[in-house]
Order: sequence, then structure tokens, then C-alpha cells
Amino acid sequence: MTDPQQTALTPEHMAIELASQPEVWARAAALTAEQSLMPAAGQKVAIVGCGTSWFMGQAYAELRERSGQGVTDAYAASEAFVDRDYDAIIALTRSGTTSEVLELVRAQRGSKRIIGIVGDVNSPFVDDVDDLVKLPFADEQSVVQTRFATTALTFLRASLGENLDTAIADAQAAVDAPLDEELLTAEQYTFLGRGWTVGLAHEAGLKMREASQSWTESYPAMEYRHGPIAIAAPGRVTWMFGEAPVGLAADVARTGARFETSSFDPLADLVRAQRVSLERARAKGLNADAPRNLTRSVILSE
Ligand SMILES: O=P(O)(O)OC[C@H]1O[C@](O)(CO)[C@@H](O)[C@@H]1O
Repeated sequence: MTDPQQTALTPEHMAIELASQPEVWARAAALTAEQSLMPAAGQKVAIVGCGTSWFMGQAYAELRERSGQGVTDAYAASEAFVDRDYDAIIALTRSGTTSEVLELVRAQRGSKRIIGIVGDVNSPFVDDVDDLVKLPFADEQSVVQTRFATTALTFLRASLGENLDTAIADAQAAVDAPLDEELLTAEQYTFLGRGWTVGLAHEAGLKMREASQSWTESYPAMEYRHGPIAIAAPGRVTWMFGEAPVGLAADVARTGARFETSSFDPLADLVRAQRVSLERARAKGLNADAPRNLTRSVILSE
């Protein structure tokens, strides 16, 4: 029987939003006035969000701290130690209605500078922050986030002084690249990252679960051989975002699993994982825009 939740939305917003990423990233990378709202170098920063937004925060935290701009910690909004001596909190939310994010910013307002990054500029969140970066051109109709998350991270990378031209060109190549049958039909996927790409690995795993109900796992790459490699087997995929640690590809090959990686900017490689999620949803007859048990914004009551 067809699940009404799975057929409620047409057309396929995820497909359209996913394919628009190169163009939308370019817009975000050009927001120089908004970049100046971000915390100054040397400031101690916490970035918070839920689900996808938390994982983008993890990527940013690593990039900012590693670039020498100051201590930067990423937290799930529900588990955030923001009472520490942070100079600023960055709250990342597409909807601006996610309950844990709203609770956190309302509790912290007045004690620390709060910078919001939001997709829905009509949400209540916009009045709860001190400074606001608006990304309405990246907002989405699909419940499953693709371009808002990656566009926010593109904006954050640009704010750290990164040139995103290669990432944007790679994203277009990732949108256009053929995906082979073996990659689309694997039994299981483990996503790995190092440094800032650990957040991308967690996001790829979440995307695949949300959109296509697939079995996925995700880890920092150096943790993988401390147990999780036991899952690797023929017909399964181990997917590394960015440069792999020495010996990892050979260790995975010995298990019979496919070792997947690319020379694309890792954020562009995430676009390929989004496409695999979409194709697997299609193959299972699922509407990727409307995942089982998930809403566009998760609003929890006490
Ligand atoms: O960015 P927002 O709107 O706070 O929402 C985050 C939510 O988005 C999702 O990607 C889809 O609902 C979930 O990961 C998460 O609960």
C-alpha cells in the first residue's frame, strides 16, 4: 500500500534543490557584507544546530579552529555547553523553528552575542538573535536538507577567507557525474572523514537514512579500524570524504568492500552522496522529499 506521507509532495523538490547547489553556493560565497558579521579572529565561538545543521557546524568548527581563528566548538543544540566563556554563539537553522535551537538562543540572549544563520526569514528565530545572516535563496521545500546545509557551510568557509571557486566547479561536476550501479545498490554504506570532513561523513550518513531508509554508519576515519571495519564486506561501501589516512584504502580492499572517494572538494563529494540517497529513494519507490517519521522542522513539546 502507498504511504500517503510518501506521495504528498510533487514534484521532486530534493532533485531540484540538489542540482541548484553550484549556483546557490556561488551566491553565498559572494555575501561579503554578511561575512563581516561573523566573529572576529581570536574570539571563542560555539556553533549550535540540530541534525544536518549540527553536522555543518562540526565542519565549520574544525575549519575555523584549524585556520587559527580561535577556539570553536560545535554542539547539538540539545547538548550544548554554552555557559562556558564563549564570545559568540552561532545558531544555524534552516527553518528557524527547531525547538532546541530556539530554547538555547532564548536562554542565552543578553549574555552572549548570538549570530543566527537562517533560511526562513519569516521565522520567529529572526527576532531572537543579535545579528542575522539570511540565506532565503537557499531555503528548501524538501524535508530532507541538501542545499541549505551546504550553502550555509559554503558561506562559513568563505567567511574564513577560503576561495570557493574550485568547490563550486566540483559541485557542478558532482551534479553531472554518472553514478554506477554498484554504488547505487550497495547493501550498506559507511562514511568517513578527517578534520572538517567528519561532519560531512555524519551528514552523508544521515542523508542516506532520511531519504532512502538505507543502513549507514559514519566515523572519523582513524576510528574506523578500531572496530567498525568489521561491518565491511563485499557488496558494501566505505566512502571517504577527502584524503584518506595511509593504508585505509588497502585495508578496506582486503575486506571486499568498495572503497569510494573522489578528487572533488569534499563538500562537492557530499553532493554525490546526496544523489545516491535520492536515487536509492527512487529505486525503493520512496518520496525523498517526505521521509518517514520526519518533518521539515522538528518541534518538540516538553
Ligand atoms: O536546520 P533546522 O531547520 O533547524 O532543522 C534541522 C533538521 O533538519 C533536518 O535535516 C530535517 O528535518 C533534520 O536533520 C533536523 O532535525
